[in-house]
Amino acid sequence: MTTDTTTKTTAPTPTGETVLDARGVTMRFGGLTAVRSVDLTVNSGEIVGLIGPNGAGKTTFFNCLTGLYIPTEGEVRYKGTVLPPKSFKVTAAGIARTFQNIRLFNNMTVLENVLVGRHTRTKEGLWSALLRGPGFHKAEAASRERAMELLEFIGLAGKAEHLARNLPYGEQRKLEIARALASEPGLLLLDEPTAGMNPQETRAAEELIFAIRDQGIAVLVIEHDMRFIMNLCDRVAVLVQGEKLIEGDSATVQSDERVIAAYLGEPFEGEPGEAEAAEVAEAEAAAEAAAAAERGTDSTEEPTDATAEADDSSETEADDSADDEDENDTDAPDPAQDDAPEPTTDADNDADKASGSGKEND
Ligand SMILES: Nc1ncnc2c1ncn2[C@@H]1O[C@H](COP(=O)(O)OP(=O)(O)OP(=O)(O)O)[C@@H](O)[C@H]1O
Repeated sequence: MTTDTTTKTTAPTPTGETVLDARGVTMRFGGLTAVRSVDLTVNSGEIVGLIGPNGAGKTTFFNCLTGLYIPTEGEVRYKGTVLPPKSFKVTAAGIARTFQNIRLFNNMTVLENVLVGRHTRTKEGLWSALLRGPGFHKAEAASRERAMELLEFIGLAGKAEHLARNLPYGEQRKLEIARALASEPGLLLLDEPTAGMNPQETRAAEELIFAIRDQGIAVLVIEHDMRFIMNLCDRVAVLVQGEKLIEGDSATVQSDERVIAAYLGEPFEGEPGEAEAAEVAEAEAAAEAAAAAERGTDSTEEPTDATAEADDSSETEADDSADDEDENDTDAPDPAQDDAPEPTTDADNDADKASGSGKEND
């Protein structure tokens, strides 16, 4: 894992207040512990990375921070106050996020998408909006002005009136960030912000995140692109099988053998879940020994011709059934369809996951 650190801009020393303080966050789905007792802090002025292999629990942890899931155990504080387990209240408190799969309003304009993000900061109520009184017009003008500022900031002001669905992929991702910023957060959570981007777009995303940090917004980012994360982050935490394996600066994390092993899929001493794996291995060995004992003397006998024939015929059957499977495969849906790119909006795993047992009860 080598990274290019030459392009890193000078980050302000992260000596600020603790913005996010997650303690002992655990999330269970039935028998599966997706996140186990994770502690993580993010300070103002910091960009913190959250990495880990697929299924490590990163998005689940994000969902626990943003009120989409209610953690089975643990506590999440934002600027010292325990967060309510409701997404919109978390946003109102000052945490904004983007999603792994883009969630934009396709048929709304770029500007309207950002305006939607401002609703937690708009004080005008329903009656004011319906009657369209002076208070409403003033608030609306202020919101539009701020939304345009944000579009200027991310470089999309010239496309304010374009439909979101007509933007190229990289710009849709930027627009999601602008919409998140519209809620004026103190902490921005980015879930795989460069997924599907080309190297130029990734580089631009990196610059944008530095600029966001420079505006005083703390950033917590999930990403699989190691070069991007190591170049960007002041601190990186690594999740493996739901547990935090290590946390430290880029150099420390990328040289840690356990991290390398986790990414390469090699077991290492003290690996989370190792005890469970050892238990399973032990049980398997015991079952095998018992089966061998049961076979006892039979195993010493030479196989008869009949058994040899039976073995042959079973092999033939197996071959036949394999052939059958092959035939069935022709009726199976085209696997290429499974690999088709996901729609850029709303078709999000998170929505599916949100229907799980940990979803907030609205
Ligand atoms: N709602 C849910 N119900 C049941 N299991 C879930 C739910 N959400 C997540 N999981 C499981 O929790 C584990 C962690 O998933 P999660 O999506 O958080 O991992 P991740 O680190 O974000 O993975 P990736 O990098 O692939 O996005 C996985 O085994 C996943 O199947």
